[in-house]
Amino acid sequence: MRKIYISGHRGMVGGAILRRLQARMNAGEALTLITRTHAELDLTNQAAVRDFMQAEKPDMVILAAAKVGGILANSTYPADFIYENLMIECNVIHQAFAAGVTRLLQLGSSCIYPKAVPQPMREDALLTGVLEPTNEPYAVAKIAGIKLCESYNRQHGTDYRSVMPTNLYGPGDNFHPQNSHVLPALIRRFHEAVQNGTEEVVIWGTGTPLREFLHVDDMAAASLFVLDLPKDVYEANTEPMLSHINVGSGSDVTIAELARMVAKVTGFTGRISYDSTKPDGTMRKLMDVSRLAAMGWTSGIGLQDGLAGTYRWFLDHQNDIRH
Ligand SMILES: NC(=O)C1=CN([C@@H]2O[C@H](COP(=O)(O)OP(=O)(O)OC[C@H]3O[C@@H](n4cnc5c(N)ncnc54)[C@H](OP(=O)(O)O)[C@@H]3O)[C@@H](O)[C@H]2O)C=CC1
Ligand SMILES: C[C@H]1O[C@H](OP(=O)(O)OP(=O)(O)OC[C@H]2O[C@@H](n3cnc4c(=O)[nH]c(N)nc43)[C@H](O)[C@@H]2O)[C@@H](O)[C@@H](O)C1=O
Repeated sequence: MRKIYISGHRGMVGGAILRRLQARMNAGEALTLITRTHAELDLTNQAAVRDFMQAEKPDMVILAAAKVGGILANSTYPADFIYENLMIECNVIHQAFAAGVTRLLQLGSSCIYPKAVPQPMREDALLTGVLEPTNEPYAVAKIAGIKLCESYNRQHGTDYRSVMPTNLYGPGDNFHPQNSHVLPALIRRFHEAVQNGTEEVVIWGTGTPLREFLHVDDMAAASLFVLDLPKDVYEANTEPMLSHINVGSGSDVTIAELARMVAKVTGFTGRISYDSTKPDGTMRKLMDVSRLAAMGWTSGIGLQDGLAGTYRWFLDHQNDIRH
């Protein structure tokens, strides 16, 4: 029976992966799932991670734990973003290797690519230029995660894989007004404007940047698709020093278009304005998803439906949303 450790299972992506694996178990698949909360196991603590991996000796590890946040959180806490993510990656990947874990999947991010890269962004654009300054420390840690996996594979023959998600959203997201990503931030801001009868909602930046959004249930499906690929298929579609796989929906919208969609879903009919003193960040980040498509996976949940479902989830979880 396969024993899988899912790190970050109380987060948005880890939670969606956990639900998907539990559904597979309910359908009869023999799996043992291991989880630890942040309070039970701090993944920045090398000795604690070593003891945990040695005690549990999982067959597979899914690295979905990370220090995560939107553009403002990344700019405000750069030290936390680079330190915690590097520590988590080093500890989990090295201690997984030391405990004999054969297969591991780590989640990176689309911000690994240079700021001025041709769009859509192909995997081979990695390390070809200067990074976006608002999230450079986080991006450097995520690039290190890819290179850790590749280096252990090359030196030790492990089967450690990386997926690079575009901007994600969905049930279990972080709705913090300042530290979250744009989509949950706008759901909360427009919802509260409707509740409070506020006439105007202010959007950060100019509204012109383009972002690609992928529903977290699609991300969970893509993650398990990549994790489950036979080793020869993964290796045939990647290269030892270019092994990461983009995951996205293949289309993007401007932040202004997104704001209008969120206004509609929440029933806001007032004025939308833009605060151009706030950063835009990268002007466009669209993933080239042909590598994953060639292996047989494409996304299925459109932004309109995904947004409506996420707003319903937000309404149903008013008392236990993270903020
Ligand atoms: N959300 C997005 O738009 C995107 C996410 N990603 C990547 O996907 C992955 C999952 O992100 P997402 O689910 O959105 O993030 P969340 O913030 O929702 O979840 C991250 C989880 O990691 C846990 N965690 C953080 N630090 C530690 C630690 N030191 N020890 C143990 N657990 C820890 C958190 O626990 P706690 O809350 O208790 O700290 C939380 O449960 C990350 O690698 C992220 O970089 C990539 C691109 C876009
Ligand atoms: C996934 C990705 O997420 C981060 O990068 P980002 O794509 O810039 O993410 P974001 O969701 O925070 O912003 C997207 C756009 O939206 C605009 N925007 C408007 N109004 C709000 C707003 O209210 N909140 C936020 N956060 N942004 C807003 C904002 O100004 C920007 O133009 C990385 O740091 C890194 O973590 C990473 O990998």
